[in-house]
Amino acid sequence: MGGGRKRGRTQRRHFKQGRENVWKHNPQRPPAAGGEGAEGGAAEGREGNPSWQPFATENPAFEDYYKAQQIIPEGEWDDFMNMLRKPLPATFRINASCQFYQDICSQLENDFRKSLETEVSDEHEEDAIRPLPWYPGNLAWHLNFSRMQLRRNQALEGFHEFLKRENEVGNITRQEAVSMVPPLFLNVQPDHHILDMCAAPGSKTFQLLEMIHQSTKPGMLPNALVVANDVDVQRCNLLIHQTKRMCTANLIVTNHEAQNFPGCNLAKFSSETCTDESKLQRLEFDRVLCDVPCSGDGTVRKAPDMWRKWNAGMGNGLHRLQVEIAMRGIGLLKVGGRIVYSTCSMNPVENEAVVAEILRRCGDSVELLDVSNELPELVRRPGLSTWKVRDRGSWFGTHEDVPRYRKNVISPSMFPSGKGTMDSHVAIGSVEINTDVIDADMKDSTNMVEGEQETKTASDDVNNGGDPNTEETSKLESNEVPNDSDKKSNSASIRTEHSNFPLHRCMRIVPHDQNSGAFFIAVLQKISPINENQEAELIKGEHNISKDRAEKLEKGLGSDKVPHKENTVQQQGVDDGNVMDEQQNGDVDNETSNGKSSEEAKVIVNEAENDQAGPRDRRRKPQNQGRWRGVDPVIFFKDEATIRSIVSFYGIKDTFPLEGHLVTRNPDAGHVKRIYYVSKSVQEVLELNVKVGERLKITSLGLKIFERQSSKDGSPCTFRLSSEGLPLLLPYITKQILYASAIDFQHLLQYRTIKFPDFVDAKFGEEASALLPGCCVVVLWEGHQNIDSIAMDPSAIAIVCWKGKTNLCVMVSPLDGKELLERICLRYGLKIPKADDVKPSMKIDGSDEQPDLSTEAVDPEAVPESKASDMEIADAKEVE
Ligand SMILES: C[S@@+](CC[C@H](N)C(=O)[O-])C[C@H]1O[C@@H](n2cnc3c(N)ncnc32)[C@H](O)[C@@H]1O
Repeated sequence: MGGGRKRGRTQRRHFKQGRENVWKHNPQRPPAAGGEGAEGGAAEGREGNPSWQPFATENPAFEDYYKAQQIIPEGEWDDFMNMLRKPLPATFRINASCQFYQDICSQLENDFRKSLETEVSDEHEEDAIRPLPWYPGNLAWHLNFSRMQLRRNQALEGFHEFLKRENEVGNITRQEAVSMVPPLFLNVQPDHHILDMCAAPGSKTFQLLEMIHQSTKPGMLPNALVVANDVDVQRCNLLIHQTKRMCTANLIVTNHEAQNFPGCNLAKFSSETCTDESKLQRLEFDRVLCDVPCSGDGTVRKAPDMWRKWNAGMGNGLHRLQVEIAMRGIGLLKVGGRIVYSTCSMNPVENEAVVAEILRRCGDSVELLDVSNELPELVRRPGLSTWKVRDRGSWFGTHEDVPRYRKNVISPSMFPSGKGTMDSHVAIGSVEINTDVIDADMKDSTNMVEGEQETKTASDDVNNGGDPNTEETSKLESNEVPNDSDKKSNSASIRTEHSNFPLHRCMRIVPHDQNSGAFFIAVLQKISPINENQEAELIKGEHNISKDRAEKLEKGLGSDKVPHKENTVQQQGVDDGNVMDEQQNGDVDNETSNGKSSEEAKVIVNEAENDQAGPRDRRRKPQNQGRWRGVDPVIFFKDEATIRSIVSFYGIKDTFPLEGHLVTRNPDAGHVKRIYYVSKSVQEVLELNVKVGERLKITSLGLKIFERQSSKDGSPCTFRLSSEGLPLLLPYITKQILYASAIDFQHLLQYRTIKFPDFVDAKFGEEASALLPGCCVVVLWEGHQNIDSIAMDPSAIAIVCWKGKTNLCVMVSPLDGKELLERICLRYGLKIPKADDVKPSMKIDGSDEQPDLSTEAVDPEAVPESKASDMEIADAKEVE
């Protein structure tokens, strides 16, 4: 029963951009002859529209680069390339915390698995759909159809509809198989604080939420917290849309540069600052997911445009940012905690080189874990220990060989030994993607390949096997010292280094091992605090803060506790206290001084409540609205009178904790429109955030639980229940609640408004008419022994309704209603009504008489926004 929203323009734009990446119209080229060829996805494009030309699934520079890097043994090269040219099979995951989890599992096993058998076209595959063997609990499924086949094949239409609908309501998530791997290696527990540093569009965030909610009983909240961050405001909105499908009060969405993610630390147990030591003093995490921005060439099966775009500079240009993000993640990680670094790139400069640099910077404080005994059924290959760097058409095996004028661009950390790292810090000061590198290589990728064919590659076994621990750092693989012209062209003749870090513990997932995309994953554990010298290094490198602070740390003067008042916003009624000056003050400066912040801060958040305020209201808003311009502040909702009226109207048991758990985004208490529920873990972070001067830029949080409802019916309560929050509140509601038979429940969903005498069960109609006017809950009792315990049953089905003068009206979005209708019909063996029979305002006797809307007087503003029902957002969400 996740919530839903109308798709915004932003989401449509993202979707269109996504589509751009699939097929392009090429008016210059005549339609290709023939039917479906071996080009897989490329050939599929011809089925529907012959004027749509497939991308050429080749790029000599790509092959040249990865052959030289020996990411795949020579004997497997053809298999590897052939697989890259095939379309990616679709995959999805069942949300084990959704109430229809069992129903969906059985539908897949007993219905679709058999009915789709005949549609399998791949001679190597027996099953039409099958669970991914490595995903725990058979929750993830692989289809032997590509996304294109799903869209085009008539026989698959029903199944495709099923996938779209279940994805939209949050019962399943369509996600690339390899993208599901990183969260599994986090070993998440229900009480963990987790940071997802680069989270949009949110498939892994959703997976993390599934993990923390999976074993939670109805009405209970896990103690966990997920902070999902992304620098891109528009992608943040996709993330918000995605996670709205989950009933969770444990999520905070933030909008920061991950490498500058603010620290929220109060002076450590200072009695002046905080008397209650049980309160959260420091925002740090048990788990960090660092799924960094990358060149993305592992997604080429899904995004064929990559063939055309790819160049070696893409990876080089991202390396530094990736290191900075990972280092910030380690800074925010608790001692003993795990961080997973991942990319969907195959490039060692973005993968092993980044991991090696982390290990180099952190010394004994961080360990690269051997996770070979975790998920044993997942086929993976060891990380590389040797690689080289390509820049402007030349190969370099060591930083020493890089021409002087390129030394600041091609940093030592890109090489296996990392030698010369100290020099690079001068250049690292501010983190930027070096477009110069990318541009240069764009030219290279088109100009240099033919003239510089590399005919020979070094031996295969160096990269993928061997025990790197036995190797010396910067051991040279070739004794030949090339002259300048050799160096430029021949990858085999250059000196290459070998890392002595155990990089074989990193995991490479390659497409031809299990018919997937490519992915890179490294699991690291923080063994001890990063020492002060390392921290100083880190700060110098990452945050560009004042030199004297870094020097102070280097000299071992410890943490600087001088508060930077100019960077903290004094909150009315909040004792800002003695805020520990962390590097985040530097971050805050960055955010506000680099010209980015004002743009960044223009967050258009779906939850933003200023939509309800007219010009007069806006003027009334207090000056101090929060730390971040354009983002509504998070305000604890403390209006006692309103809370009392809600509690009394719905008979909410006093075991349901409300105090400190209700927040709004509207500082004007008299005009609050939506109230959100937050878990204790979120509540604590919010309190801490206020104390440190609102360093977190929070774009979304919590679970919408109550919404303002004006009505002419004279309801004593001005707030109705939100469908999103109902599963959480249901076990605690004692008034305004009705229990319906399957047939009456079905009719309610089918006709949406039913007059009291028209219910099949007359007693139900009478009970409905006896309720107080206003919002109520209807629970399906069929299939349950004892009415009193239904609400505690995870499979209980309930909907929010409105009791008017003459009838009961459903307040569930049409899409949720349709989905629910089909689910109950399947569960209770009822006939699924045809689409034409599901008319929102038809009487059950079949006449088209409209319900008396004037008597209902439901505030149109309060009717739930309908969920998007077409394909656009479902596809957009599939983005890795
Ligand atoms: C590989 S995608 C993340 C995919 C996501 N983890 C998921 O599973 O849906 C990388 C994300 O990093 C974001 N990003 C790029 N630079 C960033 C930065 N400096 N800080 C935070 N996020 C960044 C991009 O906007 C993009 O959404």
